[in-house]
Amino acid sequence: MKKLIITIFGSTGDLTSRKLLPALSKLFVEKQIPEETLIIALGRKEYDTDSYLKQMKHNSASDLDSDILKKLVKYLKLDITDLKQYKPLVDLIQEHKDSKTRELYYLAIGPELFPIVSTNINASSLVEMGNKNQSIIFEKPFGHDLKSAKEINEMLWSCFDEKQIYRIDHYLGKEMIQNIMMVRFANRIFEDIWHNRTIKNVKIIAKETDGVLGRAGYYDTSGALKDMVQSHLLQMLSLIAMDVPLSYFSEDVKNEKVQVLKHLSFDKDLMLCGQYDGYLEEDNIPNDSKTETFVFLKTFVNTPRFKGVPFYLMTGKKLDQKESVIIIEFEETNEQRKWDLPLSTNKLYIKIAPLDGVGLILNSKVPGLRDDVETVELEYCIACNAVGNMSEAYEKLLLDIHNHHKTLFTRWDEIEYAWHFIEQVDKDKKDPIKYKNFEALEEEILNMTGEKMK
Ligand SMILES: NC(=O)C1=CN([C@@H]2O[C@H](COP(=O)(O)OP(=O)(O)OC[C@H]3O[C@@H](n4cnc5c(N)ncnc54)[C@H](OP(=O)(O)O)[C@@H]3O)[C@@H](O)[C@H]2O)C=CC1
Ligand SMILES: O=C1O[C@H](COP(=O)(O)O)[C@@H](O)[C@H](O)[C@H]1O
Repeated sequence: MKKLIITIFGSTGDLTSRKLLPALSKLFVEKQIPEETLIIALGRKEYDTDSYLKQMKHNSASDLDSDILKKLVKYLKLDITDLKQYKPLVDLIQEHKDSKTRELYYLAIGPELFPIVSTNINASSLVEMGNKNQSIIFEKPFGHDLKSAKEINEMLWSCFDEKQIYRIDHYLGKEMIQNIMMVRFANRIFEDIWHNRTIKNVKIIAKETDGVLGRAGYYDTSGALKDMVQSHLLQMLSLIAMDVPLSYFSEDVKNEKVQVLKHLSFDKDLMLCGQYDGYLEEDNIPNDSKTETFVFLKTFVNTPRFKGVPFYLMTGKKLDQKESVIIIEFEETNEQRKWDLPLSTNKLYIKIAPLDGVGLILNSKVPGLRDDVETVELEYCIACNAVGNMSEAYEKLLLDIHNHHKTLFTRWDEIEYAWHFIEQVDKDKKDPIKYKNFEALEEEILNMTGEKMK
């Protein structure tokens, strides 16, 4: 295998300690990345490599394997916004690389730093436009609105070729989200009924129990709509609602996802924003903040396949449980309507967290002599059946970048249309109501829509 050099900008942050370093050390142990891998961790803080790794182990709250990482990581103190400080980085990379080395430049920083850091990477000639061995990786959020996202993108295109750019949405690396296309298109029973004549509604839910944790500064300028819906929820929606792609190659799949994102609308009277009790007392949150930590939206995908079907989107922090799930509810049959029996509608659960899997809700006769009916679930738990450990989203994404596979990364027009939609919603957003727990929100949604979000 070729040599690999990964340079992390923002290496002292939460993402690097909790996600990137654990994923990279696992890929290394499993020999998925080369024996000759060098991870260059850039930061402003006064560390040497040992003290940096000690701090990362402390921050990660997981069993980060320092022995493995010591072999791979080199910490370099450098202010990434200052081009004059790039020389030691350029020299270090030159020392290690040969003509075939795979080079990844990972921007684990907020979008406000993307332009300056990209400019510096370009100006210091770390990345040469069009060089296939060099890739540059951007975290979400990609901008904070449509205008800033466009500016960032135009700037990137002036420095790099699109083939070199990877825009991350880590939900796309999750096992069950990767599995959506397989479930839909490789199963006759689903693909033939995947339209508005049989699907009654779709619910896309991402609930969290944590609050803003240490990310208050960023979160308060974003809120649930921009932090979660703009990226993760709209990505899930587009995979559920898209038409059959011409092929499963990256560009064909993205073309279909974009068609969904282009045709979104929402019901402005059926939107609910909430803010958890205690949010205003969190460190670094202004005491008059109106930022929503919960959002519920009724949206529509105005394509021939899905016209008229509500897609309910819901996400929030400090809720009753950590759960990400997509629920597809089917229409009743004529017989179901006619029979005087306590029947349930069929539902397909696409379970993303805490355990990946699929569940199908059916009506069934109670076994034995009675004629009663019961609701049963056919369940397939991927995690319970996986051989070996399930890979974390970031392992899969990093490996795909290493191997030049772009399907699980977002193309610019997906981001553009997603922002376009979010901006329309944002204009109609009302002040959030306070919530102590999920029950009150659930009740409110039931009153507004007649729907239970489960
Ligand atoms: N954390 C997560 O779970 C997730 C994060 N993301 C995204 O990943 C990105 C990073 O997130 P996260 O790690 O949580 O953020 P943090 O705030 O924890 O870390 C940001 C990093 O940027 C560095 N930085 C900021 N300004 C400079 C500068 N001028 N020069 C050098 N370094 C600088 C900080 O260094 P210093 O310590 O010196 O300030 C720190 O290492 C964000 O875009 C976020 O939205 C996406 C999904 C999940
Ligand atoms: O991107 C983000 O995602 C996390 C939730 O991710 P998950 O994999 O734990 O479901 C969210 O907490 C964070 O606010 C957001 O920026």
